[in-house]
Amino acid sequence: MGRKGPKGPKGAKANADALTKAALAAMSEETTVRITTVLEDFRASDAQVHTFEPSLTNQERAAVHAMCKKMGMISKSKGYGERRCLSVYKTKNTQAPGKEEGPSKLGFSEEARQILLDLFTHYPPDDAELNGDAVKNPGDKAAKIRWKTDTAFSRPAMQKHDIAKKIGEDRSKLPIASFKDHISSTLENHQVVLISGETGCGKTTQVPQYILDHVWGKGESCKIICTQPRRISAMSVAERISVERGETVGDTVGYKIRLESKGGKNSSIIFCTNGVLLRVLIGRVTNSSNRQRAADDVIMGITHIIVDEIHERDRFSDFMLAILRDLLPMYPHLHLVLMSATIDAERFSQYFNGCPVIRVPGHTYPVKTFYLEDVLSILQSVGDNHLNPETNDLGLDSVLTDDYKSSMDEAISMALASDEFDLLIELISIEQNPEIFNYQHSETGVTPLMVFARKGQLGDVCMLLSFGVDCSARDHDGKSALDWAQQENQVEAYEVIKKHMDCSPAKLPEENELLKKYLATINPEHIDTVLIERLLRKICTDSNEGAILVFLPGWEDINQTRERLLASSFRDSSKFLVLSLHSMIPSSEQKKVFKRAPAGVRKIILSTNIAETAVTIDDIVFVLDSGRMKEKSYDPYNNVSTLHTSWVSRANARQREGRAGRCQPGICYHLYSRFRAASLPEFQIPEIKRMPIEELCLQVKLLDPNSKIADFLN
Ligand SMILES: Nc1ncnc2c1ncn2[C@@H]1O[C@H](COP(=O)(O)OP(=O)(O)OP(=O)(O)O)[C@@H](O)[C@H]1O
Repeated sequence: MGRKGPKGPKGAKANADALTKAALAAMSEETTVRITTVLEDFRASDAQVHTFEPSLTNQERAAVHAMCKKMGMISKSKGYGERRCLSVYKTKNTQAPGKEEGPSKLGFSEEARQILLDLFTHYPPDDAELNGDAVKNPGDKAAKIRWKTDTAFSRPAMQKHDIAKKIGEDRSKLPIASFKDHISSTLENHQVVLISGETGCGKTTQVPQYILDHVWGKGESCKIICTQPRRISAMSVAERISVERGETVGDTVGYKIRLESKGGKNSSIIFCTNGVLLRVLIGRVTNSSNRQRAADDVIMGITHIIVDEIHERDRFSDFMLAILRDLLPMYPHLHLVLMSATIDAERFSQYFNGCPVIRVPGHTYPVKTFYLEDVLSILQSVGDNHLNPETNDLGLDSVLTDDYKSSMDEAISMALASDEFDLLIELISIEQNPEIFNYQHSETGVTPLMVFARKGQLGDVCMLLSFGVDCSARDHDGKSALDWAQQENQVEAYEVIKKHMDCSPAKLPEENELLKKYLATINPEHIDTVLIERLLRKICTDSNEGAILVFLPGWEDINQTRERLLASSFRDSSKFLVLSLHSMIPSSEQKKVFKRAPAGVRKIILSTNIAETAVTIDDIVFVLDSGRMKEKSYDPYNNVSTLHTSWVSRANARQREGRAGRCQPGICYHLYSRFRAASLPEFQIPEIKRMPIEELCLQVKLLDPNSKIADFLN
């Protein structure tokens, strides 16, 4: 729990902790963020020492000492009075990896042990392999072992008339529908295609079906393997597509996840996790010729591989892309479709020899966002209904008519394309309504402020700032007005917006005051279950229906929040259904989150980031984003791998928001300040860059024993 408990600390360590907390609490959030950034940059650099400017206050000095301790670094102050300065050193193991002398100790992390365990459960070594004979003599004894062929990956035998019957009509009006033919024809002419689509455009549910319809349309059969980063999305998307096709999961569309599968040989589309397909591909590059042959047969049966959410850069998908790139020339019949959000599309395309990129605009219902300062003021105004448009401007009902929206779209496009600003200025000035001046272009998410910042229209930027425009808004590429000004080198516009944002972290002085007071009483890096409970209560009082999804970092926080809720009126099961969603719970339990609660019962889901991508829980209206997630990382200086709680990236925050607007308009409450939101990193660092180098090398050798590690990583 994030609140400071009334209980007094015990012992010297507790005293030091309390002092540290006091130092941190007394400091502004801006200063904490600034110091953390300086320390993180230093740790990532080659420099061995960083000296802070002597102007640090005592509290700031105390905070630097505390943060260094937490990050495994050493800090020392020297000198007196105004000349007293504070230096930070990396610890005894200060040399960066690669600069160490002598051989490093090679051990397995818990993660690597788990992967090996998994691997050997699926492909147990025989006696010959255990004795090392198989490696010496790959051709003889091992060749007699019959590797069980996984029929889930085999192509179904089907007749032309069966196929014709199955082809349905276009299923949806999703933005991707107009790209159906383009996707099919591009795939006809290229082995690899990248589809870069904004969230909700329909790529996950539609692309496999477009390919199926196209291939069946030619009277041919196919086997389409779609990978997902997580079990829950593999399972739920397979279910969803089956519903769309009026079938049961396991017929045309199936899934195969660890310890569970539906469908198999006769299914034309199989969803699986990245890990499951990776294991099949590993077989192709093993030392055992029989296993190689079995894997080869499996790959020969697959006509298409779709790798979804590649921008997440988890280790399995990165490894898989590396392997697939090498395999493709050997299997010319095999087509690869890469699917990603609009992040780094060019980079992925370059990796696959400049494969064509199809860009698809997104579709989500409008999602209203609140930040911590808004939440605090909503909670303070006990009597007001914060969802009622009549009491304030925070309601869901839009004053924007469809005509007004299309005029705004047109005005924004015109201003961007041909520097014609009159229409946009006119539309904004008719009514000084936040919904209008904060309007986001329906396809690109660009706001009027972004247009003026990008074009250097200083007067118009100032006008919008004086209206109280939301500077934190981001377009669908994740760029804010400030980013646009910087990118286009509009120095004055950049400085005006930056200054405005620095001076007004909250909308109103009262909100700013509330925020300061709140941050002085809690540790923003801890989950405040009291705040979550109060906000849930407020949502349930101010609205009659709509499921609520709460993003928390891990199992412990889920349990603590759950316990807190079940110790209050949320325990009443005739009114509330509190569910937990975590990767470790069985899939039968995970599936419960998709079921609608009985009428009059409010569903509240406490989840980790597994519900963040490729998952649609269709009755979610409210999302609470704690801003925190668990992240594996490796500290080369202390030589330890950790699973620690960190701040989410902006990309994560956008995905979380998006979960509220999948099937109806929604609201997302970010439980961190606007200032914090603006300081979040753009993306998470790819997982393979956060692994210990020994583990990375082992994984590479596991995947391809014959390859040179350096070549593979290049
Ligand atoms: N299980 C479901 N129930 C109801 N509607 C759904 C379901 N799954 C998908 N949809 C609808 O289809 C839309 C597209 O979903 P899809 O998963 O294909 O999008 P996407 O482009 O892959 O987005 P993302 O990358 O955010 O997952 C959703 O926004 C939602 O409106």
